[in-house]
Amino acid sequence: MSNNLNLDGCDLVKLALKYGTPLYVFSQGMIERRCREIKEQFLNRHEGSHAYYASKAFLTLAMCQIIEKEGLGLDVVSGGELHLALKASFPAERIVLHGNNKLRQEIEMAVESGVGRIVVDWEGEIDIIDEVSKIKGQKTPILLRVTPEVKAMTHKYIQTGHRGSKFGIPLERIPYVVKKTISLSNVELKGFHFHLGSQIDDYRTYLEAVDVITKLMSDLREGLGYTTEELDIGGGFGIGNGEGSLTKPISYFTDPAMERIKARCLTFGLPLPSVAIEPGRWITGEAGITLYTVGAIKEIPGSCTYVSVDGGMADNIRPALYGARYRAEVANKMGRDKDKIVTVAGRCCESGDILIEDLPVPGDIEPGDILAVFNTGAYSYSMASNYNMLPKPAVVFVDKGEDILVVERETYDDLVVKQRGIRSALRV
Ligand SMILES: Cc1ncc(COP(=O)(O)O)c(C=O)c1O
Ligand SMILES: N[C@@H](CCCC[NH3+])C(=O)O
Repeated sequence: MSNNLNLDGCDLVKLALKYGTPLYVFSQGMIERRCREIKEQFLNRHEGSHAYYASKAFLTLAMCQIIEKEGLGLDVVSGGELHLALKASFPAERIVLHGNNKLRQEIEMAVESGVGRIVVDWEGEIDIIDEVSKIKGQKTPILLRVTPEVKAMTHKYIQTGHRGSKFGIPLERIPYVVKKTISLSNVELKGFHFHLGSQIDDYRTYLEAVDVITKLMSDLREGLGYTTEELDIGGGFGIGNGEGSLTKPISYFTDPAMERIKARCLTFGLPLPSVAIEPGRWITGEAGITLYTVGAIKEIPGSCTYVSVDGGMADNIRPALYGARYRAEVANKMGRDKDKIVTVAGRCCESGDILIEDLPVPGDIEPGDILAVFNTGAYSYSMASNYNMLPKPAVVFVDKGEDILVVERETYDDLVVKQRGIRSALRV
């Protein structure tokens, strides 16, 4: 039995050898367990509730198949995500389309394929949906995304529900928009949506927004006789960092939110809407590990020791973009004393391409070692780029000792295949 780091019965060092590095490895079992927890703790306990996996966190054909099999819906935010979901034969009626600036072509695609809901982000979008639906001879169910003016305690770049956010319809405009929407024949206003931001770790943030939205629902019922059937409270449920903070169960967020929705509806004399959630990171974040091979090691007296790996900001932009912190282990040197502190550097031509600062590692770390970075399952692969013409890594799922390649590693040729030279003699 080797001492190497293991995930779901698979030796990660062997996987690195088999598929090369950088490599994204996902525990299929953990993704499924998260989906089941949502079913048991939320869907089964609240009649009419829905859960849409926010596919922007991590989307592949295989991921769609898991979400489909587990009975959840899918939140997509672009024509590309919708196209991929449909390619995976994901049932369109279980898809919700988001986007703060949806293209007409994307709205056409959504209406044509019969997505379950379109979440409207600005007033003009309603006319486009109405017009497109009329041409197709359909009535499209929509939700209005409201900006509830609640500031989530998270990184500035991933707050979305505060006043001044680029997302959603300003609160004070909602009564006008509702009045207009209910007069249209080819859209059906089902209710409202809010999304407060990402990596939120306090359930009380959701309660603040529930208070705002239920008051709005009450005002609309009194003022316009409009009754809200559906309320989507978005995603954003945070995960732990694997050290001090642990990931909270989904019920930590959803139980108080449901209680508050029920209490407020009772107070206002409103019928209880069916409630939806849109978790992304909470489902896949902890299921993913990125494997790298250690290369250059530089000890800089009076400064730090850089351990460079064969990936970096191109496969995980989050440390550079949000100052996100990660934990890592040398996968082939488990159980040894960690008597050296290093800075893990990426290989992109940017001084800011630092994956981890102050990481304790075994003193004999050396080129060729395999570094495993944890909790990279959300917003790493999906935000990956080809900066410096680095091919995107492969994605492997592991389950009960078996590994399966779900996305092939890009090749150098993939990087030039869409390009054309300006002279016909150019050999590409
Ligand atoms: C509308 C919407 N729903 C759901 C999510 C999922 O967020 P998270 O991955 O933090 O759960 C996002 C991303 O922030 C979003 O914009
Ligand atoms: N990309 C962000 C999350 C944004 C979610 C979409 N609004 C992250 O990596 O944390």
